[in-house]
Amino acid sequence: MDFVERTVDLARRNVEEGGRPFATVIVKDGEILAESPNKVAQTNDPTAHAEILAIREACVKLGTEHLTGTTVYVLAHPCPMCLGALYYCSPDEVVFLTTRDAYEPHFVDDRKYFELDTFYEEFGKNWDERRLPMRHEPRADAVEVYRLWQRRNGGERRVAGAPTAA
Ligand SMILES: Nc1nc2[nH]cnc2c(=O)[nH]1
Repeated sequence: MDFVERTVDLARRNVEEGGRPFATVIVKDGEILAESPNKVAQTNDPTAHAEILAIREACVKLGTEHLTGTTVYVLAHPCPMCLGALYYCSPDEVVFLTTRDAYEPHFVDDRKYFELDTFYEEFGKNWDERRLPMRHEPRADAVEVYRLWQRRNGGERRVAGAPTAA
């Protein structure tokens, strides 16, 4: 199977059905493990990006939060949310079929704090300099929850289960 073609077909079909033009196909051992189009328009869920939905399905199927050993095909270079999710699940490779520059002339987004151009810049700023208003309310008992977690894990600080690097 041509996974690139599959990704384009999935995105095209989604647009034909009223959805947005994105799709993700996750491949393991030469077979499709999970796939999804973007379902934001269909569900009003702003996190229902193609990557997020396909990652969720793949992780449920594998029973792990790690996508080591997989290749992820995406129609568009991942947005910052999906890029974050991809780092969390760490597939072997991400193949993107269009750049954000190819995408941008076709979309306008008028969300309050949202500009794709400035997104990456925003994330690098201190929390009190970001467009999204944020307030730090320090609490000792909140930090205590981390200690509880560590005690319950035998003093271990590591998040268990990550495969060791090859
Ligand atoms: N790659 C990608 N970019 C998006 N931008 C908005 N939605 C999406 C999506 O589902 N995938």
